[in-house]
Amino acid sequence: MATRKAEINGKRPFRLKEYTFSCEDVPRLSCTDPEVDRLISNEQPVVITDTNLVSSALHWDLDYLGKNMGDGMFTVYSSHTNKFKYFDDKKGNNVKNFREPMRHLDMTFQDFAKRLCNKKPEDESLYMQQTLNDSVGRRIVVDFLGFNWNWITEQQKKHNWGQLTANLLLVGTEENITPSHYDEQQNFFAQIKGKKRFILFPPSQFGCLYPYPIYHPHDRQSQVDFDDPDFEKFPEFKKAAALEAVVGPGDVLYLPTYWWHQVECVQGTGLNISVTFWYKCGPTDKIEYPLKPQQKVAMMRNIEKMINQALNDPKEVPEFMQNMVLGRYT
Ligand SMILES: O=C(O)C(=O)C[C@H](CCCc1ccccc1)C(=O)O
Ligand SMILES: [Zn+2]
Repeated sequence: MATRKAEINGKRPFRLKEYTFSCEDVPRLSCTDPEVDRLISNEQPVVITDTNLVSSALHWDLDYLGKNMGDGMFTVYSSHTNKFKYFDDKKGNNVKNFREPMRHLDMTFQDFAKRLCNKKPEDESLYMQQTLNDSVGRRIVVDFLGFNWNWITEQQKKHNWGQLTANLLLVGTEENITPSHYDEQQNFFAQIKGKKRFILFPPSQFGCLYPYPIYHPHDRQSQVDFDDPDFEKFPEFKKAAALEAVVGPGDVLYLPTYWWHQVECVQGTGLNISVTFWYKCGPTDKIEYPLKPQQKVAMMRNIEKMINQALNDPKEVPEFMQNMVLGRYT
C-alpha cells in the first residue's frame, strides 16, 4: 500500500495512505482569525486551533477513562477488517442477504480497555462509539462541563444552527477507518488524543461518490471502495477531487453538513479519542437560486423517500427509477 510522509508543524512524521484522487489541504486557522467565520458561514470545512473546546479532556487516556467512565454499558463495534462501515440495522431486511460488516457489542469501559490492552494483531479491531450520557462518572461530568461551551454556543448562535443533538465519544486504535459517508448535521469534530485524517468531498461531488440507495442499510455511505475503486461501475469517481485535514489533540474540524468524509486514525499515533458536537441545521428561511448542492441532495433524498413510500416495495424501486431516466435524461 502506498503511503507518504506527512507532518503537522514539523512534528514527528507519520504515514498516510495514498489514493487515486488528488488531496488539497483544508485551511488550518486560529479561532481568532475572521476567515474562520467566513468559511463556516459558507459551509466550507476548516481546522480551527486554540478554541480550548476540549482542553478539559486532553488528559483523557485509557486508564483515566477506565477509572471514571462508570460501570454503564457502552456501544463498541468489532470488525474483521480495520474498516467500520456504519449500517442502519432497521433497514437490514430491505436488502436480501445483507451481511453486517461489523458486530455491535455492548460492554463496560473497563472491559473495552482490557480488550484493547490485550489485543493481538490478529484480533478483531475495536471501535467505541458512544453518546456521552449521564451514566458516566463524576470526573467525566466535570471534564465535560469544562468544555468551552461559550465558544461553541457563540458559533451555534452566530450561524443560526439548531440544537446540539449529540456528543459522540469515539475511542479507537490506529488504522481504524470509518469509510466515506455524509451526515445531515453540522459538526464540530474535536480531537483529544492521537491524530485523525479526514478525506473530504463537497456535496457538489455527489455524482462521483455513488451513495447506496436510501432504503439500504448503508444509506449515506459511498459504494466506492477507495482502496480498490471499480471504475467500470463508478466511472465518475475518476473525477473526484478531495480536501484533506489531519487533526491532532486540541484541534477542531468544522465538518459542514452533507460533506462527504472518510476518517482514518493515523498509524503511529497510538490510542485515538475524539468527541463530536453535532447540531441540527438552521432553518432555510427563503429559497434562493441557484440552489446550493446541499439543497439538491436534500431534495433527492426527499424524492427517493417519497418514491419508496409510494411503491411500498424496495424491489420495485430500481425499475421505477430507471424508467424515469434511462433514454430520457441519460
Ligand atoms: O463525526 C463524524 O461525522 C464521523 O464520521 C466520525 C467517525 C465516526 C462516526 C460514526 C458514525 C458514522 C455514521 C453515522 C453515525 C456515526 C470517526 O471519527 O471515525
Ligand atoms: Zn460522519
